[in-house]
Amino acid sequence: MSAKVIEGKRIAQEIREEIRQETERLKERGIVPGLAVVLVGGDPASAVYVGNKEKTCKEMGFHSEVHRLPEETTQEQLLAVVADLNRNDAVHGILVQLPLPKHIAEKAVIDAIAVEKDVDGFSPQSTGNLVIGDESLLPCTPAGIIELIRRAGVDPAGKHAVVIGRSNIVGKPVAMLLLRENATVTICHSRTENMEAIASQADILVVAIGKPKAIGRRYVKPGAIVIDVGVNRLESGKLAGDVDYDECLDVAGAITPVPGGVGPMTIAMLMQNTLKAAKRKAGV
Ligand SMILES: Nc1nc2c(c(=O)[nH]1)N[C@@H](CN(C=O)c1ccc(C(=O)N[C@@H](CCC(=O)O)C(=O)O)cc1)CN2
Ligand SMILES: [Mg+2]
Repeated sequence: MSAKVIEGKRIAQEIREEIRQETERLKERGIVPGLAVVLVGGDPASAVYVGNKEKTCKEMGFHSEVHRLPEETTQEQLLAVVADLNRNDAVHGILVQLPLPKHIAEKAVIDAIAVEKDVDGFSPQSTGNLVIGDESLLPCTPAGIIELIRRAGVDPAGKHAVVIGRSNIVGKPVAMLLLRENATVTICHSRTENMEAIASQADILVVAIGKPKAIGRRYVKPGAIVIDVGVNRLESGKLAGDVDYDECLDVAGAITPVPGGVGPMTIAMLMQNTLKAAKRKAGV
């Protein structure tokens, strides 16, 4: 039996349409959600992602600002831009595109974003809130993963979820969110022994390691839901996930493709966070 393909691209489109409609209603009450994106330097991939965010904001009917700063911007100059945006009432969400140039400490910049405007959910305060279950804006990729699991008709409660990868922006937060959803969570990483034996017990397998096609069928329990967070560019120019999709397709119960799986959910969740921040500020 072939797995059900979880169509992230279509689901993200549905969510964006819901956000667009809600924004139309909010605007009748004078509330216009606003997102500011800050891009430092000329990384071509980052420029594409920022352009996509700008375009999506416009489609949503949001106020959108993009601050494109030169590569040689100092940390102090960038912190001053963030401080201005923290004070700007038209801006409900602030996102600093990563990676930043090497001479700037990412941590200091992320920490400077006001928690109520931290639409990436990367700041220490947002992360702390996530761990203790307080209301905060959730990091976009992990939140998108939970949404995909739900929309695939799977309730994580009581299930064994195995997360492969322990990054601060995907592995750790998605493990926390799965725990919040009452899953039994195991985190595997580069030093895990017998990873295949552990992963193949998972009802929900989330893979975020950044290694193309590293996870084959022997890691997958028959019928499991497999969420592939990897986006790796192959020498051929094609994109591949961290999961060997073709090999796992007839073992998994449901699986996300790359591209068109988790990736498009990240931007949809960013729009949702911006809307949420605007509603909170307006007290609605
Ligand atoms: N401040 C942030 N910086 C970065 C983030 C982030 O969430 N916040 N994530 C990535 C880049 N990123 C968004 O910024 C992002 C990357 C990829 C996709 C996506 O939709 N991928 C597609 C494939 C795209 C392609 O064809 O190349 C997919 O998986 O279908 C969305 C967002 C790093 N920086
Ligand atoms: Mg994808």
